Amino acid sequence: MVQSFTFEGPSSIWRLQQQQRRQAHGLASCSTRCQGLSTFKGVNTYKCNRKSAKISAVATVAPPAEPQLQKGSAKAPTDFEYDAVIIGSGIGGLTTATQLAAKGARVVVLEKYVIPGGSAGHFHREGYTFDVGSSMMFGMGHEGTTNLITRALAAVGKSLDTVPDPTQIHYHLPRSPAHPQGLEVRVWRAYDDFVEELSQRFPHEREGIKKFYGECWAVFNALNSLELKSLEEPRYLLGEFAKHPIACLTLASYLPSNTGDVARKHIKDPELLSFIDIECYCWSTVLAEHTPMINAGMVFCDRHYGGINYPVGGVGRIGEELAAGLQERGSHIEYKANVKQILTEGDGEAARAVGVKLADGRIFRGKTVVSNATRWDTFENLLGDQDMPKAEQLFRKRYKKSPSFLSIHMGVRADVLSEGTQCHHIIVEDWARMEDPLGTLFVSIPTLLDPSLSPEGTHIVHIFSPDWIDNYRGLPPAEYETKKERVADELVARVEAHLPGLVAATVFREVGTPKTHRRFLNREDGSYGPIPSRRPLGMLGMPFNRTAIKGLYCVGDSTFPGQGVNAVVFSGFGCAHRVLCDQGKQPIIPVLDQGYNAVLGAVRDRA
Ligand SMILES: NC(=O)c1ccc[n+]([C@@H]2O[C@H](COP(=O)([O-])OP(=O)(O)OC[C@H]3O[C@@H](n4cnc5c(N)ncnc54)[C@H](O)[C@@H]3O)[C@@H](O)[C@H]2O)c1
Ligand SMILES: CC(C)=CCC/C(C)=C/C=C/C(C)=C/C=C/C(C)=C/C=C/C=C(C)/C=C/C=C(C)/C=C/C=C(\C)CCC=C(C)C
Repeated sequence: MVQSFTFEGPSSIWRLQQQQRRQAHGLASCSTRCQGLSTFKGVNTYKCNRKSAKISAVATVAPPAEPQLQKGSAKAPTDFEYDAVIIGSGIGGLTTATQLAAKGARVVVLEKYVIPGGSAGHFHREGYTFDVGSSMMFGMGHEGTTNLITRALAAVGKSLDTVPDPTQIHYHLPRSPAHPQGLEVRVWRAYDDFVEELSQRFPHEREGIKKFYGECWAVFNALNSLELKSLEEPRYLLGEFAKHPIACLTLASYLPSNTGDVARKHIKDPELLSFIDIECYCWSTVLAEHTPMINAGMVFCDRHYGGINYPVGGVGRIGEELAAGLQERGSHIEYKANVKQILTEGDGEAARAVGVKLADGRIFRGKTVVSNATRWDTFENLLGDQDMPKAEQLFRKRYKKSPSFLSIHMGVRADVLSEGTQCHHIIVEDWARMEDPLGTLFVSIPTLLDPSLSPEGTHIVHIFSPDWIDNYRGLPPAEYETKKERVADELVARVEAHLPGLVAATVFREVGTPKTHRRFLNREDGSYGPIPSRRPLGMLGMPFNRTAIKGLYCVGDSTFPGQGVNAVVFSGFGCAHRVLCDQGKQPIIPVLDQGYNAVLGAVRDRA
């Protein structure tokens, strides 16, 4: 069965022209398959045989596939009270669901779309498997405790084969007097290789570089020694403090810190500080001074410790396997199940979530409701007449919606890539424009790691860049189509400066705008998640999973620790743990619990 993710509208004229061009030129097809990665240590170990591919076949162009319902989807029963009703099958929702199901809870996940995974899903077109969002996966290693995706899968008896990426990112950064050809840095999987390359670019900052990333390791090593569960549960937390006092004190001391402050302690060179900014911006969509140090510790070290690993078959396999594991444990997932309302009983402080109502009128009752929708969607769209709780008003003051992305999914002839091309690239032409809409270009070529994702003789090139929904609102359909293709042409031309021949080698292209993200991911304004609206106190202001409405929990990137698949998996672990405690299925110390959570709330209110 083909699972697909329909992006808004056909890419009309451009695609027709491309199809004609492709039929005229013939589509290159590999006579040999890529060898993938032989070893990953050191430089240029990736071997791709495709660049020597012979043209051996002309592609047959199938019409875009209609979305099809994920295999195994059936109507979930409504005639009893679930232990948990979960809105949305993003990785945050699925982790919560599978963690609960693994402990014997009866769960139903209700997903508006036709496949699991949300922004970490994938869709199929003309022989290509495109990741909806980024193809860069943390948390799929096999050691330590921070390999959360591996652990989430294992909890329901699943695992995925992965391909190790030899680099996390190849940065192509602006020219400067010190780097007249542009600053080129590759973040190698081997930490020492990366530090050496960066130190060669900034020899006078060799010590500062070591000290800054050294502090990141202090954070990561602390995280990587703890069992990762709900930080809203004091019994667990005390246990971890007793077992790992230094690690816990280290983390506690970094909770209020931001990465920019730590970087400036060790580094003075403004160009290197801009490099630290892009190191943060490319996953947090804010600069280092707004990026929590704990998250930076996680990202800047897991890439070397567990490494970046690509799941064979595509990022969407993670959601598919979690969904399968959930169903095998007797719980349910229903697709095309659009939750319109969270049902509550009582008002004000006495309000309690008791279930949800779907667009088709069906009602699912649950002891607990968990929302994997964003906080904006949950509290402004799904809660009907409930007054906005104070904690949520505060959240809206501290955090705003990040921009969404313009995304270009392309199939290209394999011979356009030169040997040694890396999978993930960041392009910034002008530091002053890094944060502007369409200022920073993200490029991923996941077929360098998993050739099965595209027809022989081709690669996938996914170009994306932050952009705002307002730039596409209110346009008549033809104007909207023209605008998105024009913007895509401009971005592709900018990438072509680093990948010569890209336009001519393109055999497939589909463009999604922030409107596409809003429509198919059901995320308010297509946002990538919350970002601080002012300088944050590290992570102290970020809400955990409980909400002001009893029985209602949030999970996903609107909760601690924020954006990122590994981050939302952590949020899922925490959410499930807290739900099990609140349902009396895991032990708590009630007096301690109440007191601790009151203090936690007070700290957050002041953060
Ligand atoms: N490489 C990476 O690290 C990478 C790649 C892809 C995605 N991501 C991350 O994933 C994070 C998002 O994950 P997430 O778990 O928070 O959520 P998500 O947005 O991915 O998934 C939410 C799901 O809930 C569904 N949904 C929303 N409202 C609904 C409703 N009313 N009824 C039924 N279903 C509804 C949506 O259709 C979607 O499938 C992002 O922050 C992004 O950083 C990261
Ligand atoms: C009292 C209290 C509360 C406390 C005490 C102390 C302690 C114990 C503490 C603790 C803490 C903790 C545990 C924490 C945790 C954290 C975590 C887990 C975190 C995580 C994170 C993660 C992240 C952030 C990730 C992210 C990622 C991302 C976002 C990615 C993205 C990507 C992209 C976008 C791609 C790019 C592309 C290209 C380049 C092409």
